[in-house]
This record gives sequence, structure tokens and C-alpha cells, in this order.
Amino acid sequence: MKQDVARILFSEKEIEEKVIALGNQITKEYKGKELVLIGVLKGANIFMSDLMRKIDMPITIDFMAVSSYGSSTTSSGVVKILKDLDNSIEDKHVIIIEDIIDTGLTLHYLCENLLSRNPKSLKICTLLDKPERRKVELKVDYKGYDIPDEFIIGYGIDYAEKYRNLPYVATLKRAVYEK
Ligand SMILES: O=P(O)(O)OC[C@H]1O[C@H](OP(=O)(O)OP(=O)(O)O)[C@H](O)[C@@H]1O
Ligand code: HPA
Ligand SMILES: [Mg+2]
Repeated sequence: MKQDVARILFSEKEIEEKVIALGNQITKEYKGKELVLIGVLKGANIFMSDLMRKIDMPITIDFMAVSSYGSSTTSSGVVKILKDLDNSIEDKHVIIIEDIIDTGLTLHYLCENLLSRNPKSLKICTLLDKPERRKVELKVDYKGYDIPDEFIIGYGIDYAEKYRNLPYVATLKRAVYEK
């Protein structure tokens, strides 16, 4: 697994500090409100579970599973819902938790979909953002890092379903996806 890593972008320690800062910010802004975090599976799984433990107030969580990449390194643009929410978000404050925003197509679709369910508010939180790659406009409310246009793996993020369990965020060697 490690031999396929080109470069480590963010270490475990750096990510932990960033997650603490985001958790503090969310706690401050939502204290006293009814907040639901929606994790976008599978990529956001690790970020979500770390972040929720840094939010110091009562919250509820739910998950959606969507897929647009399959086993390719480019988005198909077609977003498929593989698992929907368990509970209603009507009149709740909602933050969507993502691991990475690339073209923005996944979140564009999800925001439209979730807004039609009448939440009290809807915001976006992502650990990583590749702004250069955006195909649709998105307002990102909470962000860990902007990153260059390179293929990312680790900390929940996969290439062909592998590398999600690397504890850091890294770039993938070109040779791996060009072979
Ligand atoms: O901004 P976009 O170009 O839409 O790309 C971002 C999305 O792609 C990845 O998910 P993917 O569809 O690969 O599924 P996964 O989370 O199960 O890995 C990632 O987790 C985001 O959800
Ligand atoms: O850089 C990436 N790596 C893995 N999955 C992704 N989905 C969008 N961008 C990426
Ligand atoms: Mg993926």
C-alpha cells in the first residue's frame, strides 16, 4: 500500500489539529441548535467519525451513500444514491460532511436533493477541496485544506476502493492508475 504513495500531503497529526479546529468552530456556531451531521459514504467515514467527537454539544448523525467515480479516477457526473437517510431532516440544521470536493457534482446533486426536504439550514463541510477542478459553483462553509489537482488517497479516500485505511492524506503514484 505505502509503496503506491507519491507524497504525503497531510500527516495524521496535522489532520487531527485541523479536525479539532473545525469541531470547535462548528460547536461555537451551532450551540443550542438542533444539528444533524450527514456523512457521505464511503469517503467521509473517517473524517465524520473524527470530527463528530470534536463537536462539544448534542448532535445526531445520518449517512447517505452515493457514488459517481466507480473504479475510475474521473467523475462520471452521474450520481447514484446507494443509501438514503434514515430520518427526516425537516426543520433541522444540517451540515453535509465530505472528505473531498473535486468537480462539485456530487455535492451539487446532494444539496439540491436535501434542500427539497426543507431543512432549517444546510451547510457544507469538507476536509479537502480541489477548487481548480470545479464544474459547478458551490459554497463551501467549512474547509480543512485546498489541494492541487492531483489524485488523492488515504484518510477514507480511495482509488478503486483501496487505500482508505492509510492514516494520512497522500497523492497516488501515476504509475498505479496508468498501468
Ligand atoms: O466533487 P466530485 O467530483 O463529485 O467528487 C467528490 C466525491 O467523490 C468521492 O466519492 P466517490 O463517488 O468516489 O465514492 P466514495 O465516497 O464511496 O469513495 C468523494 O468521496 C466525494 O464524495
Ligand atoms: O482525488 C481523488 N481521489 C479519490 N477520489 C476522488 N474523488 C474525487 N476526487 C478524488
Ligand atoms: Mg471514491
